[in-house]
Amino acid sequence: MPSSPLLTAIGLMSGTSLDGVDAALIQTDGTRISRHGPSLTVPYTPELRARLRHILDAAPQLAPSDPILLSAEHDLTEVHAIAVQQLRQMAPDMPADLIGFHGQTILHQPGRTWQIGNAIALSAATDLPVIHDFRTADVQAGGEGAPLAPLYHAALLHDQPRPVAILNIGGVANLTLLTSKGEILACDTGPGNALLDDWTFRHTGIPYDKDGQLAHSGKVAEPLLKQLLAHPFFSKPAPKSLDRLSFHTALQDIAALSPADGAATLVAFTAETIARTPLPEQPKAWFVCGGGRHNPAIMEALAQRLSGQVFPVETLGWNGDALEAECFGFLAVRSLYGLPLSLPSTTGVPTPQRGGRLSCGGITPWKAKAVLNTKMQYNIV
Ligand SMILES: Nc1ncnc2c1ncn2[C@@H]1O[C@H](COP(=O)(O)OP(=O)(O)OP(=O)(O)O)[C@@H](O)[C@H]1O
Ligand SMILES: CC(=O)N[C@H]1[C@@H]2OC[C@@H](O2)[C@@H](O)[C@@H]1O[C@H](C)C(=O)O
Repeated sequence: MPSSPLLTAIGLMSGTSLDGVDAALIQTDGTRISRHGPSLTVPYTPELRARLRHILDAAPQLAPSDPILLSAEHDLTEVHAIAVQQLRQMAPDMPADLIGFHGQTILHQPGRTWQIGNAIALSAATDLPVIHDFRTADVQAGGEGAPLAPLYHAALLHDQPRPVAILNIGGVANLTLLTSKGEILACDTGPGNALLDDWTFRHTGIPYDKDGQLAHSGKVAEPLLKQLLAHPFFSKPAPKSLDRLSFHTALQDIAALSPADGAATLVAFTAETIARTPLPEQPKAWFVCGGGRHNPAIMEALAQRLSGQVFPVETLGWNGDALEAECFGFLAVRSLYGLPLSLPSTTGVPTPQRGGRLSCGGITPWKAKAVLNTKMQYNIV
């Protein structure tokens, strides 16, 4: 079968940590990665972050037309447009064909996933086709809608000795295992940094536990840790997924602890839930991406508990802060080429599932044609 043409995509991811927008360029045919381009992060202002945090709490009651939501959506779309503009300035030698726009997840429950962000406005602002709404098709087909990174992780890991895993420690943590037989298994494992961020902010006013300083100065409260680990999610087999707020009652459970002991206990909670994830075989090597790999307390706690070796993905020459953004560039190209974004073993969807929607709001017709000639399968909105 002839391979599809290479496309250059800008991937945009604003994760559950609500810290800002990651943007990265990638050149791919949707199967292999031929070039990793530059990447950057445009932080949310503290004010936008606070509004989004409020929306997360209110999301189950919010109507899509709620003015609070529309105004946050407008502002976060602008941050994404700025990220695209800055990235293009950084890489004039890698002109982009399209954008993969994840949007900000504000709700993720069984049967319902909700990312906000205005793809039409982003397409108009950047003059590029935008693929967005990556998770809905999977959820509508009966899948978890997450994690979606596994097919990208598998493409990255193709030449690594197996079994091998990529572990993303963002607000929520998720892993992809490539088994010795080459199967791709995946799931969210539990909390990543989000609980620790909220705890640290509550007690110190600083948005995260920089370099694990607070956790390092505390002691794990073992009985409380045991109580937290009793949650039925942790013994459930993969695939499974989480919302950022899934374990938020944990902060009430540990409320009586000192700031340092609470941080140490939450670090142990993250590491222990990763180590306890039921897997058919244990990876020989764990390659860690996401902001959690910058926290030495988390990396040490993992090394103590995992039988395989633990490395940041930089060991393989990748940028662990850019991987998720690259992933949505990769998935945008897969979407355009009609390739699946998820598998039964990654989201629980009954059959390999395509996904994503295309928006060409305001884009010049010749440019849309140049990209869309590769495959026409969308309703253009
Ligand atoms: N130097 C550091 N020390 C400790 N923690 C850090 C450091 N740098 C980043 N982090 C953590 O990484 C987090 C951001 O991680 P990341 O950008 O991977 O999250 P995300 O992409 O928003 O989440 P998700 O993958 O769940 O969508 C910060 O909120 C913080 O907790
Ligand atoms: C619903 C949602 O946005 N989930 C995120 C979140 O952040 C990490 C984890 O939870 C993962 O399931 C997912 O993101 C990555 C990119 C994924 O889909 O693979």
